[in-house]
Amino acid sequence: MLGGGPPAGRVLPPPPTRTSRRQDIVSSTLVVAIDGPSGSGKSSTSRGVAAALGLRYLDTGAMFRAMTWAMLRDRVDVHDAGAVGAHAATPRLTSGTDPDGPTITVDGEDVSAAIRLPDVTAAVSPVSAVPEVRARLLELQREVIGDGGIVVEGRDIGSVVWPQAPVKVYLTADPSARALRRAAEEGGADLAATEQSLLARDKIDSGRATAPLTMPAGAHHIDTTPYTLDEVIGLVVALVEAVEARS
Ligand SMILES: Nc1ncnc2c1ncn2[C@@H]1O[C@H](COP(=O)(O)OP(=O)(O)OP(=O)(O)O)[C@@H](O)[C@H]1O
Ligand SMILES: Nc1ccn([C@H]2C[C@H](O)[C@@H](COP(=O)(O)O)O2)c(=O)n1
Repeated sequence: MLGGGPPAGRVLPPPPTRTSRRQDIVSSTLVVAIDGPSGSGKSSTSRGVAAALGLRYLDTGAMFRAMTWAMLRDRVDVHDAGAVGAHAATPRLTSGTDPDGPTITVDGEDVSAAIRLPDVTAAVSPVSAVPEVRARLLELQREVIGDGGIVVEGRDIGSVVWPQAPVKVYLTADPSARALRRAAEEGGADLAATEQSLLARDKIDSGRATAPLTMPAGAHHIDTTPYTLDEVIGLVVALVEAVEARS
């Protein structure tokens, strides 16, 4: 359900703090693109990398979730692509880019918690497949990224949104590891059901006609299954440092 009472969905964990900040070594115009399937660790890794390097952070998944939240609020049938497309220009979305406390509002209302509720998660993939939704959010995403100095995560950042990003990362993890991590985050959710839900979203996100989830050309693939979150953050920070040192 929308609004009303404390959220029952997942709450984003705080970013790791163990990696020291090294903003002096990256250029203020740098864009780091991080893509991958649901639950592969994009948000937590991106926030940790941005915090460590003194960069901004943009969660494009939160934008698609906020658009979906607005569709549900306005009683739009999320399985009617025509209706969703006709409504895509209506909600006013604003993303805050502080990795220590990212925010998102719809028409001035803070929806950071509401967009993680199960009803939004269940509806977000069909809404994300609608071309008008993607076109609207692409424009907003490019506005935010334009100034640089940012880590951006999603499904099509390195392939469509910002293919010129000097650092592109594609994160994956075994479905069972992703389900374990997500179930732990949600306080012991059913493992099999969690894995099914992740795989169902992967299928829609990879199979849609517009900007499907894919490993972008030139991306560095990191299978995070055997690594801790701090280790993955360290790997990406090292990659950024290596690329910056060459430029
Ligand atoms: N390398 C890792 N080792 C262990 N746990 C991890 C690792 N990376 C991320 N996690 C945990 O896995 C869960 C999912 O991570 P996260 O939300 O960052 O994934 P995501 O790819 O952004 O997911 P979604 O696409 O669904 O938003 C979180 O609880 C996070 O703390
Ligand atoms: N660049 C993006 C980001 C997200 N989406 C869609 C597909 C996801 O299922 C959904 C929610 O994203 P999450 O919060 O799980 O990262 O949003 C997309 O199509 N393109």
